[in-house]
Amino acid sequence: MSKVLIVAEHLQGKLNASTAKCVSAAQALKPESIDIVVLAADPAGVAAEAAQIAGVARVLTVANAANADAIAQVQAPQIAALGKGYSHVFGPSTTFGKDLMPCVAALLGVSQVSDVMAIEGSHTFKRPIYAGNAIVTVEAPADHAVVATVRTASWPEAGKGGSAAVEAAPVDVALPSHTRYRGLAAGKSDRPDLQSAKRVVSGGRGVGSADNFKIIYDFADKLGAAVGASRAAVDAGYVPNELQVGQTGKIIAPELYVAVGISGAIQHLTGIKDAGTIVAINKDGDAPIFEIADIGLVGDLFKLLPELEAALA
Ligand SMILES: Cc1cc2nc3c(=O)[nH]c(=O)nc-3n(C[C@H](O)[C@H](O)[C@H](O)COP(=O)(O)OP(=O)(O)OC[C@H]3O[C@@H](n4cnc5c(N)ncnc54)[C@H](O)[C@@H]3O)c2cc1C
Repeated sequence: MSKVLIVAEHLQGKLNASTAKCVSAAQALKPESIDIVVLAADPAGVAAEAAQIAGVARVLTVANAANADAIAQVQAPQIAALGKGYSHVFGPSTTFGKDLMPCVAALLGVSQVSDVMAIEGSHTFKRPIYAGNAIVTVEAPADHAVVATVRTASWPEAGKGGSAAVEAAPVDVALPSHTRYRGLAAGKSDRPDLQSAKRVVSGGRGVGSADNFKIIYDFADKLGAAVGASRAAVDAGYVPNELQVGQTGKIIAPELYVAVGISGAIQHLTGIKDAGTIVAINKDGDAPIFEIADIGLVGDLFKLLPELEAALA
Protein backbone atom coordinates (compact mmCIF):
# COMPACT_ATOMS: atom_id res chain seq x y z
CA MET A 1 0.00 0.00 0.00
CA SER A 2 1.14 3.55 -0.74
CA LYS A 3 2.08 6.08 1.91
CA VAL A 4 2.09 9.63 0.59
CA LEU A 5 3.91 12.68 1.93
CA ILE A 6 2.77 16.05 0.55
CA VAL A 7 4.91 19.16 0.87
CA ALA A 8 2.71 22.09 1.90
CA GLU A 9 3.01 25.30 -0.12
CA HIS A 10 2.40 28.41 1.96
CA LEU A 11 3.16 32.11 1.96
CA GLN A 12 2.86 34.66 4.75
CA GLY A 13 1.26 32.18 7.11
CA LYS A 14 -1.46 31.04 4.67
CA LEU A 15 -1.73 27.61 3.11
CA ASN A 16 -1.91 27.68 -0.69
CA ALA A 17 -4.85 25.86 -2.33
CA SER A 18 -2.28 23.80 -4.28
CA THR A 19 -1.76 21.64 -1.18
CA ALA A 20 -5.41 20.49 -1.10
CA LYS A 21 -5.12 19.72 -4.83
CA CYS A 22 -2.12 17.51 -4.13
CA VAL A 23 -4.26 15.70 -1.55
CA SER A 24 -6.88 14.98 -4.27
CA ALA A 25 -4.15 13.54 -6.48
CA ALA A 26 -2.82 11.44 -3.59
CA GLN A 27 -6.33 10.11 -2.89
CA ALA A 28 -6.44 8.74 -6.45
CA LEU A 29 -3.69 6.30 -5.34
CA LYS A 30 -6.10 4.89 -2.72
CA PRO A 31 -3.19 5.02 -0.27
CA GLU A 32 -2.82 3.64 3.22
CA SER A 33 -2.17 7.18 4.50
CA ILE A 34 -1.60 10.77 3.40
CA ASP A 35 0.61 13.05 5.51
CA ILE A 36 1.42 16.71 4.90
CA VAL A 37 4.71 18.29 5.95
CA VAL A 38 4.89 22.01 6.77
CA LEU A 39 8.34 23.59 6.87
CA ALA A 40 8.44 27.07 8.36
CA ALA A 41 10.02 29.14 11.11
CA ASP A 42 6.70 28.89 12.94
CA PRO A 43 4.50 26.30 11.22
CA ALA A 44 1.58 26.20 13.71
CA GLY A 45 -0.95 28.34 11.80
CA VAL A 46 -0.35 26.69 8.43
CA ALA A 47 -0.36 23.24 10.06
CA ALA A 48 -3.76 23.96 11.65
CA GLU A 49 -5.15 24.86 8.21
CA ALA A 50 -3.61 21.74 6.63
CA ALA A 51 -5.07 19.54 9.38
CA GLN A 52 -8.58 20.50 8.22
CA ILE A 53 -8.12 18.98 4.76
CA ALA A 54 -10.24 15.84 4.55
CA GLY A 55 -8.36 12.59 4.11
CA VAL A 56 -5.11 13.69 5.76
CA ALA A 57 -3.82 11.41 8.52
CA ARG A 58 -1.04 13.56 10.01
CA VAL A 59 0.45 16.99 9.57
CA LEU A 60 4.18 16.95 10.31
CA THR A 61 5.78 20.25 11.25
CA VAL A 62 9.44 21.14 10.89
CA ALA A 63 10.04 24.39 12.79
CA ASN A 64 13.38 25.96 11.94
CA ALA A 65 14.40 29.58 11.46
CA ALA A 66 16.18 28.41 8.28
CA ASN A 67 12.73 27.57 6.86
CA ALA A 68 11.43 31.13 7.18
CA ASP A 69 11.84 31.48 3.42
CA ALA A 70 11.19 28.73 0.91
CA ILE A 71 14.74 28.10 -0.26
CA ALA A 72 14.75 24.82 -2.17
CA GLN A 73 18.36 23.94 -1.32
CA VAL A 74 17.60 24.33 2.41
CA GLN A 75 14.22 22.60 2.47
CA ALA A 76 15.02 19.69 0.14
CA PRO A 77 17.40 17.81 2.53
CA GLN A 78 14.77 17.99 5.28
CA ILE A 79 12.02 16.67 3.02
CA ALA A 80 14.28 13.96 1.62
CA ALA A 81 15.10 12.83 5.18
CA LEU A 82 11.40 12.59 6.03
CA GLY A 83 10.49 11.17 2.60
CA LYS A 84 12.51 8.00 3.17
CA GLY A 85 9.56 6.53 5.05
CA TYR A 86 7.12 7.08 2.17
CA SER A 87 6.31 5.43 -1.15
CA HIS A 88 5.33 8.79 -2.73
CA VAL A 89 6.41 12.39 -2.11
CA PHE A 90 4.17 14.93 -3.87
CA GLY A 91 4.47 18.69 -4.31
CA PRO A 92 2.49 21.11 -6.48
CA SER A 93 3.57 21.90 -10.01
CA THR A 94 3.82 25.59 -9.16
CA THR A 95 6.91 27.79 -9.10
CA PHE A 96 7.48 26.62 -5.50
CA GLY A 97 7.17 22.91 -6.35
CA LYS A 98 9.10 23.12 -9.62
CA ASP A 99 11.99 24.66 -7.70
CA LEU A 100 11.93 22.28 -4.76
CA MET A 101 10.87 18.82 -5.91
CA PRO A 102 13.71 18.11 -8.38
CA CYS A 103 16.14 18.72 -5.48
CA VAL A 104 14.17 16.26 -3.33
CA ALA A 105 14.18 13.69 -6.16
CA ALA A 106 17.93 14.07 -6.64
CA LEU A 107 18.59 13.58 -2.93
CA LEU A 108 16.43 10.45 -2.92
CA GLY A 109 18.21 9.18 -6.03
CA VAL A 110 15.13 8.99 -8.27
CA SER A 111 13.91 10.79 -11.39
CA GLN A 112 11.05 13.20 -10.80
CA VAL A 113 7.65 12.56 -12.40
CA SER A 114 6.41 16.00 -13.50
CA ASP A 115 2.98 17.57 -13.99
CA VAL A 116 0.88 14.57 -12.96
CA MET A 117 -2.62 15.06 -14.41
CA ALA A 118 -3.99 11.53 -13.87
CA ILE A 119 -3.01 8.47 -11.88
CA GLU A 120 -3.29 5.08 -13.55
CA GLY A 121 -1.56 3.00 -10.91
CA SER A 122 0.85 3.36 -8.01
CA HIS A 123 3.76 4.00 -10.42
CA THR A 124 1.89 4.93 -13.61
CA PHE A 125 0.93 8.52 -14.33
CA LYS A 126 -0.35 10.68 -17.18
CA ARG A 127 1.12 14.09 -17.96
CA PRO A 128 0.81 16.62 -20.79
CA ILE A 129 3.71 17.34 -23.15
CA TYR A 130 4.23 19.70 -26.11
CA ALA A 131 2.20 22.47 -24.47
CA GLY A 132 -0.68 20.11 -23.76
CA ASN A 133 -0.98 18.88 -27.36
CA ALA A 134 -0.12 15.31 -26.37
CA ILE A 135 -0.56 13.25 -23.22
CA VAL A 136 2.04 10.65 -22.25
CA THR A 137 1.91 7.79 -19.80
CA VAL A 138 4.93 7.77 -17.49
CA GLU A 139 6.06 4.58 -15.69
CA ALA A 140 8.20 5.17 -12.62
CA PRO A 141 10.43 2.27 -11.43
CA ALA A 142 8.31 0.02 -9.21
CA ASP A 143 11.09 -0.54 -6.66
CA HIS A 144 11.73 3.15 -5.94
CA ALA A 145 9.85 5.93 -4.18
CA VAL A 146 7.99 8.28 -6.50
CA VAL A 147 8.76 11.99 -6.27
CA ALA A 148 6.22 13.90 -8.33
CA THR A 149 4.82 17.35 -9.02
CA VAL A 150 1.04 17.53 -9.33
CA ARG A 151 -0.52 19.62 -12.12
CA THR A 152 -2.81 21.73 -9.96
CA ALA A 153 -5.14 22.69 -12.84
CA SER A 154 -6.06 19.00 -13.25
CA TRP A 155 -7.21 18.31 -9.68
CA PRO A 156 -9.97 19.79 -7.50
CA GLU A 157 -9.16 20.90 -3.99
CA ALA A 158 -9.82 18.13 -1.46
CA GLY A 159 -12.64 19.20 0.86
CA LYS A 160 -12.42 20.42 4.43
CA GLY A 161 -13.73 18.72 7.55
CA GLY A 162 -10.60 16.75 8.42
CA SER A 163 -8.98 16.68 11.84
CA ALA A 164 -5.50 15.33 11.26
CA ALA A 165 -3.07 15.00 14.13
CA VAL A 166 -0.36 17.68 14.11
CA GLU A 167 3.07 16.35 15.15
CA ALA A 168 6.49 17.94 15.31
CA ALA A 169 8.88 15.96 13.11
CA PRO A 170 12.47 16.03 14.32
CA VAL A 171 14.75 16.27 11.29
CA ASP A 172 18.44 15.93 11.94
CA VAL A 173 20.21 16.88 8.72
CA ALA A 174 23.00 19.30 7.93
CA LEU A 175 21.56 22.29 6.07
CA PRO A 176 23.59 24.05 3.39
CA SER A 177 24.74 27.51 4.39
CA HIS A 178 25.88 28.68 0.95
CA THR A 179 22.34 29.68 -0.14
CA ARG A 180 20.84 32.74 1.51
CA TYR A 181 17.56 34.58 1.13
CA ARG A 182 18.06 38.07 -0.32
CA GLY A 183 14.47 39.21 -0.91
CA LEU A 184 11.36 38.58 -2.95
CA ALA A 185 10.27 40.88 -5.77
CA ALA A 186 6.60 40.05 -6.24
CA GLY A 187 3.73 41.98 -7.79
CA LYS A 188 1.29 43.34 -5.20
CA SER A 189 -2.44 43.22 -5.82
CA ASP A 190 -5.63 43.22 -3.79
CA ARG A 191 -7.38 41.28 -6.54
CA PRO A 192 -8.01 37.51 -6.41
CA ASP A 193 -4.94 35.41 -7.19
CA LEU A 194 -4.93 34.46 -10.88
CA GLN A 195 -3.92 30.85 -10.27
CA SER A 196 -6.53 30.01 -7.67
CA ALA A 197 -9.42 32.34 -8.67
CA LYS A 198 -12.76 30.73 -9.54
CA ARG A 199 -13.43 33.44 -12.14
CA VAL A 200 -10.92 35.07 -14.48
CA VAL A 201 -11.38 37.85 -17.06
CA SER A 202 -8.48 38.13 -19.51
CA GLY A 203 -7.76 40.81 -22.06
CA GLY A 204 -5.75 40.51 -25.26
CA ARG A 205 -4.21 42.71 -27.89
CA GLY A 206 -7.72 43.69 -28.93
CA VAL A 207 -8.03 45.80 -25.77
CA GLY A 208 -5.62 48.18 -27.47
CA SER A 209 -3.70 49.93 -24.66
CA ALA A 210 -2.79 49.91 -20.96
CA ASP A 211 -5.38 52.65 -20.35
CA ASN A 212 -8.09 50.67 -22.09
CA PHE A 213 -7.37 47.74 -19.76
CA LYS A 214 -9.40 49.62 -17.14
CA ILE A 215 -12.49 48.19 -18.84
CA ILE A 216 -11.17 44.67 -18.11
CA TYR A 217 -10.35 45.48 -14.46
CA ASP A 218 -13.79 47.07 -13.95
CA PHE A 219 -15.59 44.11 -15.46
CA ALA A 220 -13.49 41.67 -13.39
CA ASP A 221 -14.37 43.62 -10.23
CA LYS A 222 -18.08 43.26 -11.03
CA LEU A 223 -17.60 39.48 -11.24
CA GLY A 224 -15.20 39.25 -8.28
CA ALA A 225 -12.73 37.83 -10.79
CA ALA A 226 -8.96 37.82 -11.19
CA VAL A 227 -7.48 39.55 -14.25
CA GLY A 228 -5.36 37.71 -16.82
CA ALA A 229 -3.94 38.58 -20.21
CA SER A 230 -2.60 37.12 -23.44
CA ARG A 231 1.10 37.29 -24.16
CA ALA A 232 0.46 39.88 -26.87
CA ALA A 233 -1.12 42.17 -24.25
CA VAL A 234 1.82 41.59 -21.90
CA ASP A 235 4.43 42.12 -24.64
CA ALA A 236 2.69 45.35 -25.65
CA GLY A 237 3.08 46.57 -22.06
CA TYR A 238 -0.66 46.77 -21.30
CA VAL A 239 -0.25 44.70 -18.11
CA PRO A 240 2.59 43.17 -16.07
CA ASN A 241 3.85 39.76 -17.12
CA GLU A 242 2.61 37.94 -14.00
CA LEU A 243 -0.87 38.22 -15.56
CA GLN A 244 0.06 36.17 -18.63
CA VAL A 245 -2.05 33.06 -19.19
CA GLY A 246 -0.81 30.26 -21.41
CA GLN A 247 2.07 28.01 -22.30
CA THR A 248 4.72 30.45 -21.11
CA GLY A 249 2.45 32.07 -18.55
CA LYS A 250 0.11 30.60 -15.95
CA ILE A 251 -1.86 27.40 -16.41
CA ILE A 252 -5.23 28.03 -14.79
CA ALA A 253 -8.51 26.18 -14.25
CA PRO A 254 -11.17 28.69 -13.13
CA GLU A 255 -14.86 27.79 -13.19
CA LEU A 256 -15.47 30.78 -15.50
CA TYR A 257 -12.99 32.22 -18.02
CA VAL A 258 -13.88 35.33 -20.03
CA ALA A 259 -11.49 36.00 -22.95
CA VAL A 260 -11.84 39.54 -24.25
CA GLY A 261 -10.12 40.61 -27.49
CA ILE A 262 -8.07 37.40 -27.53
CA SER A 263 -7.80 35.47 -30.81
CA GLY A 264 -7.28 32.00 -29.26
CA ALA A 265 -3.74 31.01 -30.28
CA ILE A 266 -2.81 27.47 -29.23
CA GLN A 267 -0.22 28.82 -26.77
CA HIS A 268 -2.97 30.77 -25.00
CA LEU A 269 -5.49 27.91 -25.05
CA THR A 270 -2.93 25.62 -23.38
CA GLY A 271 -3.31 27.73 -20.27
CA ILE A 272 -7.10 27.36 -20.06
CA LYS A 273 -7.55 23.73 -21.14
CA ASP A 274 -9.08 22.80 -17.78
CA ALA A 275 -11.27 25.91 -17.38
CA GLY A 276 -15.00 25.31 -16.79
CA THR A 277 -17.19 27.67 -18.83
CA ILE A 278 -15.31 29.73 -21.42
CA VAL A 279 -16.88 32.96 -22.69
CA ALA A 280 -15.23 34.71 -25.66
CA ILE A 281 -15.80 38.28 -26.80
CA ASN A 282 -14.25 39.09 -30.18
CA LYS A 283 -15.25 41.24 -33.13
CA ASP A 284 -14.00 38.59 -35.58
CA GLY A 285 -16.59 35.81 -35.84
CA ASP A 286 -13.91 33.50 -37.31
CA ALA A 287 -11.46 33.91 -34.40
CA PRO A 288 -10.21 30.46 -33.23
CA ILE A 289 -11.25 31.24 -29.64
CA PHE A 290 -14.86 30.58 -30.70
CA GLU A 291 -13.97 26.94 -31.51
CA ILE A 292 -13.42 26.21 -27.81
CA ALA A 293 -15.76 28.79 -26.25
CA ASP A 294 -18.96 27.63 -24.56
CA ILE A 295 -20.50 31.06 -25.10
CA GLY A 296 -19.32 33.39 -27.88
CA LEU A 297 -20.22 37.04 -28.30
CA VAL A 298 -19.24 38.51 -31.68
CA GLY A 299 -18.87 42.27 -31.46
CA ASP A 300 -16.83 45.22 -30.26
CA LEU A 301 -15.62 44.68 -26.70
CA PHE A 302 -16.01 48.37 -25.91
CA LYS A 303 -19.72 48.07 -26.66
CA LEU A 304 -20.35 44.58 -25.28
CA LEU A 305 -18.55 44.85 -21.91
CA PRO A 306 -20.56 47.92 -20.73
CA GLU A 307 -23.75 46.16 -21.84
CA LEU A 308 -22.80 43.04 -19.88
CA GLU A 309 -21.86 45.16 -16.87
CA ALA A 310 -25.25 46.88 -16.99
CA ALA A 311 -26.96 43.48 -17.22
CA LEU A 312 -25.01 42.26 -14.17
CA ALA A 313 -25.96 45.34 -12.17
C1 LIG B 1 6.81 29.80 -27.77
C2 LIG B 1 5.58 30.66 -27.66
C3 LIG B 1 4.96 30.75 -26.44
C4 LIG B 1 3.82 31.56 -26.29
N1 LIG B 1 3.20 31.62 -25.08
C5 LIG B 1 2.05 32.31 -24.98
C6 LIG B 1 1.33 32.35 -23.75
O1 LIG B 1 1.74 31.81 -22.71
N2 LIG B 1 0.16 33.02 -23.71
C7 LIG B 1 -0.35 33.67 -24.81
O2 LIG B 1 -1.43 34.28 -24.68
N3 LIG B 1 0.31 33.66 -25.97
C8 LIG B 1 1.50 33.03 -26.08
N4 LIG B 1 2.18 33.05 -27.25
C9 LIG B 1 1.73 34.00 -28.31
C10 LIG B 1 0.57 33.47 -29.13
O3 LIG B 1 1.06 32.72 -30.22
C11 LIG B 1 -0.27 34.65 -29.69
O4 LIG B 1 0.59 35.50 -30.42
C12 LIG B 1 -0.95 35.47 -28.61
O5 LIG B 1 -1.67 34.63 -27.74
C13 LIG B 1 -1.93 36.45 -29.29
O6 LIG B 1 -2.51 37.26 -28.32
P1 LIG B 1 -3.91 37.93 -28.60
O7 LIG B 1 -4.93 36.89 -28.87
O8 LIG B 1 -4.16 38.92 -27.52
O9 LIG B 1 -3.60 38.83 -29.91
P2 LIG B 1 -4.11 38.65 -31.38
O10 LIG B 1 -3.83 37.30 -31.91
O11 LIG B 1 -3.58 39.82 -32.14
O12 LIG B 1 -5.69 38.78 -31.25
C14 LIG B 1 -6.35 39.95 -30.89
C15 LIG B 1 -7.84 39.68 -31.08
O13 LIG B 1 -8.58 40.80 -30.63
C16 LIG B 1 -9.71 40.97 -31.47
N5 LIG B 1 -10.13 42.36 -31.37
C17 LIG B 1 -9.44 43.47 -31.77
N6 LIG B 1 -10.15 44.58 -31.45
C18 LIG B 1 -11.30 44.15 -30.86
C19 LIG B 1 -12.43 44.83 -30.31
N7 LIG B 1 -12.53 46.16 -30.32
N8 LIG B 1 -13.44 44.09 -29.80
C20 LIG B 1 -13.37 42.72 -29.79
N9 LIG B 1 -12.31 42.03 -30.29
C21 LIG B 1 -11.29 42.75 -30.80
C22 LIG B 1 -9.20 40.56 -32.86
O14 LIG B 1 -10.28 40.17 -33.69
C23 LIG B 1 -8.24 39.43 -32.52
O15 LIG B 1 -8.90 38.17 -32.61
C24 LIG B 1 3.32 32.27 -27.42
C25 LIG B 1 3.96 32.16 -28.65
C26 LIG B 1 5.09 31.37 -28.77
C27 LIG B 1 5.74 31.26 -30.11
